[in-house]
Amino acid sequence: MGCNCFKASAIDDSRESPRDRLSSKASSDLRVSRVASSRREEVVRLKERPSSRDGRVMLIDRQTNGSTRVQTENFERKREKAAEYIIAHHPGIATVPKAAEGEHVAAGWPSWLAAVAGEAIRGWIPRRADSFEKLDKIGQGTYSNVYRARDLDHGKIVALKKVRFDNLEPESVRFMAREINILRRLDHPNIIKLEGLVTSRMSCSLYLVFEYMEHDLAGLASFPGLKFTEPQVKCYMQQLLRGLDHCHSRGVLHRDIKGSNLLIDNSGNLKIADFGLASFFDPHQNQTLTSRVVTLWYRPPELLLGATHYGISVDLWSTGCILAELYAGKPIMPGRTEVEQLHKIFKLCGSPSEDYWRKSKLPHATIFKPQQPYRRIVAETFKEFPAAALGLMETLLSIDPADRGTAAAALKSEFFTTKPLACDPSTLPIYPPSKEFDAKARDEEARRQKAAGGKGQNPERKGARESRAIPAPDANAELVLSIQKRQGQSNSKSRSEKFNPHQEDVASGFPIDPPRQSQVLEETNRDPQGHYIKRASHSGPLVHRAAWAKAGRNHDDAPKVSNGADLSTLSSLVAARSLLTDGRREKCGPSQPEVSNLIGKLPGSFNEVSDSIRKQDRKLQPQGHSGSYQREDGRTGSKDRMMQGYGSKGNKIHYSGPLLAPSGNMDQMLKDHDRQIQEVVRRARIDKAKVRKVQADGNQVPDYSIFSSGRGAL
Ligand SMILES: Nc1ncnc2c1ncn2[C@@H]1O[C@H](COP(=O)(O)OP(=O)(O)OP(=O)(O)O)[C@@H](O)[C@H]1O
Repeated sequence: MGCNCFKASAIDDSRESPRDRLSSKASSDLRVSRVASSRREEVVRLKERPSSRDGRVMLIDRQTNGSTRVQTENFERKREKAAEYIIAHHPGIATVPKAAEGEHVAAGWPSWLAAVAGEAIRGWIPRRADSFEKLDKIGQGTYSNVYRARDLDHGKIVALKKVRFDNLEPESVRFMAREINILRRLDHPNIIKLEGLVTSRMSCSLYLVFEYMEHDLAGLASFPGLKFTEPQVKCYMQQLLRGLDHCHSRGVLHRDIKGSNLLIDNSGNLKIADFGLASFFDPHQNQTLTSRVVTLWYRPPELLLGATHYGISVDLWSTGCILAELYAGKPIMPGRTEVEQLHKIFKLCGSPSEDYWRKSKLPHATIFKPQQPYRRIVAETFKEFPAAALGLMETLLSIDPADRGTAAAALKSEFFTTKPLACDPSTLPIYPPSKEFDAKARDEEARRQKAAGGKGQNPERKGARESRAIPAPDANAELVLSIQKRQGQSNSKSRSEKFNPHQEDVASGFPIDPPRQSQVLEETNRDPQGHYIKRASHSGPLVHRAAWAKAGRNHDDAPKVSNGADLSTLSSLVAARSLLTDGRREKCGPSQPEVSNLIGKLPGSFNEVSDSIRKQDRKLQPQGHSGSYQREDGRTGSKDRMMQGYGSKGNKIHYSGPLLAPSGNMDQMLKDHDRQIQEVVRRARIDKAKVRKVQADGNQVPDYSIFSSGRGAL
């Protein structure tokens, strides 16, 4: 049975000029082989509607066994012709010039993709799922799962990024298409290469095929005992800046530069990855962009202050944070909320000058302008760093974006011209598996062991990289939670979810790979004691692309989620929310309902949800949940309660109230903020201890559900 996305779609009748064709050929690198061959019988019938006056085509997709096979000659002929063309013109490279949606469909693309992402797939032919063997899960992003797989056609290991869509909504497909478009525009040794796309018609999914990279910089940097030498730091920084320079010269802003997005292979090559938040930009146009991008710790002050006109300088700030982090051995500004992040920035880099406040006219300036200016203390704080490194840091971490220079200028700075020079990537050591993902998995395991027998504690973990113990929630937790709520899944579930290859593979058409000896060996080779230090997860983009789609957009690339006054409402609860995420529950003590219940009891502003947030929440509520929500026990609660700050499906708690009322006094705000969080945790601990005691006494466990008897349930 085909999925319901294969219905009908309008033909895109834009035609590709010979020039476009040439350029798409040049930029395309999709390898295709055996395009027309298939090991699994996947039959597609393409037929014109009898009365297709509107020029629509209907695609019926079926997976059949031999007896029900229906081969559409027309389709196969087209497909083969396309393959012949590619092979004749670009041996080994799939560059089929097809602009019309109908042709895309004929080339093997599903219609939902061809309908809205014609540009992204132009000139390419999809790879077949059965030409890959999925091996294991190697990463998880906000809207994707990443797998290591064997490319059976080319006999090499690749990374497959499975993009999650929200019911194939055109808007979320378009965002994914933007990522593909951007990746196709880039061609540089320090940028991850998109090698092709795999569609899986039955599950309506899409996989992006990338060259496989063994490590990421975040994982390596958190490897216990591993300290980069100066030539090594320079080598990584040089590669990062070269890749960035290429992006910027091609009109691309990455907007999520951070360690876990800098992938490193066993030859020491660093490649910038994850262009999910990237955007095209034109420095000559006054383009409006969203300020809700870049992972919190690496986000520049102007974005925290709500800037919607910016350029390459946002990536340079993040680069400055990474440079400092490589020398310091830990993230230099690990804020838990936007407010706290801004405060950390001001404390280290100084607050903006009067002149900057005046000329920048930043939306949140009135809220966050400190009463007393902060002095810049970068040089004092990092006085141990080599002078040339400090010099470059000072430039990249300039408060005024105009002072940050360019990637090209940074590459010419003293940092790279003074000795010791950057080493050659090939001389870098080969590290054991050390992705941020590996570190998290190991940490989970250690925690499980600890919970099981109290023996999982790794003594090395304690001392290592203190900063990693700080709860650092995803900056986009708010919207991700809302989306997940809509999807009926919880953040905690998706984080701790065990990869079930069978479930996914059956649906996707990938051959199922039985547990292999090599996998077992690999696991054994990794540190069995969980020595990788948890790097507090902070890898999500600020706004889930689907949230942008759902919330509607008010910038060219932005969701209509908040107005200027909503800064704190959207951001500040992330610290409290960190208590709610599964991965940190152990550390923080209380369970989700417990904390939520306590949050509900906090006074004043904590529970005062701004009107705009209420509106946003209403927008983001799942259909059928607008007036009531489902209790864990199946009964319904009232909408009002939800609007007071709780959104729930089952026991999934979603809180969307502001932690702080915006005020002019940032220090006071931060104090209140910390005090409230500490209070929540303290009380939750006490209550948890009470529960344990009751359990130990063999009595019934009190009902801690927020639904039990109103807010004062405790
Ligand atoms: N080419 C690759 N080779 C190896 N691992 C990869 C590759 N691409 C991605 N990964 C792993 O998968 C993780 C998630 O990938 P990616 O960052 O592209 O997804 P995402 O959904 O955009 O994530 P995020 O929420 O961090 O933005 C990465 O952090 C990385 O560890």
